[in-house]
Amino acid sequence: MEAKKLLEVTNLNVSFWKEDRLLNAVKDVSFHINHGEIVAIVGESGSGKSVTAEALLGLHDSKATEVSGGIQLEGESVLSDTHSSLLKLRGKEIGIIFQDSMNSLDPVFKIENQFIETLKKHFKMNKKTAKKVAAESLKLAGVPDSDRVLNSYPHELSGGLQQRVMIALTISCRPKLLIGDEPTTALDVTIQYQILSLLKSIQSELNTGILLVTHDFGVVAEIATRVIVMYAGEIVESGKTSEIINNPLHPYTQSLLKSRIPKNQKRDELLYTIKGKVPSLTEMPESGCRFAPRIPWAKSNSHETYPKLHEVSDGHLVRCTCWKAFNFQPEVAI
Ligand SMILES: Nc1ncnc2c1ncn2[C@@H]1O[C@H](COP(=O)(O)OP(=O)(O)OP(=O)(O)O)[C@@H](O)[C@H]1O
Repeated sequence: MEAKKLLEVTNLNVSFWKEDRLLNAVKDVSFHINHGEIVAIVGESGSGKSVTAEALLGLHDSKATEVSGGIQLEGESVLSDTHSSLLKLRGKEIGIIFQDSMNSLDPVFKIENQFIETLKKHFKMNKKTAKKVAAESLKLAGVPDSDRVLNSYPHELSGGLQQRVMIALTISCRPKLLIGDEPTTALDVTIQYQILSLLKSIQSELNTGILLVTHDFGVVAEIATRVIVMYAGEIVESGKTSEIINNPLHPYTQSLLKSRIPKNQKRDELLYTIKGKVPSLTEMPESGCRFAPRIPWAKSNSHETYPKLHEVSDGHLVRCTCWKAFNFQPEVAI
């Protein structure tokens, strides 16, 4: 039986007005997330991950941005919603966790008040019930001594604890979809692992769908069931995490995986780096494979003029045909 789709994004395009030019940042992006599924979007800085995630929440300035395509949450269109209904959706149906929890929590209010305000706003909950929900959510987020934490200001808590509180605050509204935009990047490795375990337990206990935005394939391998690889505003490869990690086909995915620091890296071992950088929005080519300039040794006829996503096996999609002719060049290692 096919799992029920929680989120369905179809042909999403996001462009920004810069003076009199419309610059495209996200092109024709389509994907879905089922209830209780963890999907990761991975790519280098500037590949369009955050712009995609922000579009789901209507976070872009509508005067400076053109957004088109379809975004449906449980079959209901989000994109065509009015600004006020988007605001209601934000936080209640779709929660977001950012990298920098210190800035997300309000420094002048005790944690308890932040829960009360959030729950009052979305559910008109009274103080007593809100406090109960806050304590339950903190417990779910693995926060010990919830009474002390509720009575604290954010600066009185460690970075890892603040991130847990932020997650507890987000899940206190029981959103159906949780977006984590680099939720572990600012944390040290041990805490990173704990936060990823926490996201996994939220997904299994509350059946929350999770969209994880990350540049780190280690995070993807740890937690996601499916992965979407983005480059220069486009999806270049997607599929089950095990398939993408064990059988990456697009040269960009292969490069990303090869440039990871392996757990047992020897000190004098060479680490692969991808030469060049993601094109800026003003440099984005009109046609051709967007990754071609970074693999100049691959023959030009191995690329498609208008690269499409091809399904190479069940659920495994790869853009362009260049992967068929791609071989790593040893001289690009440093
Ligand atoms: N509000 C904006 N106005 C103009 N350009 C923008 C805006 N927001 C993002 N961009 C551009 O869109 C492109 C994609 O940015 P995005 O933030 O989605 O990248 P990312 O993959 O999330 O990388 P990072 O991890 O660095 O945030 C970049 O070229 C960025 O400069």
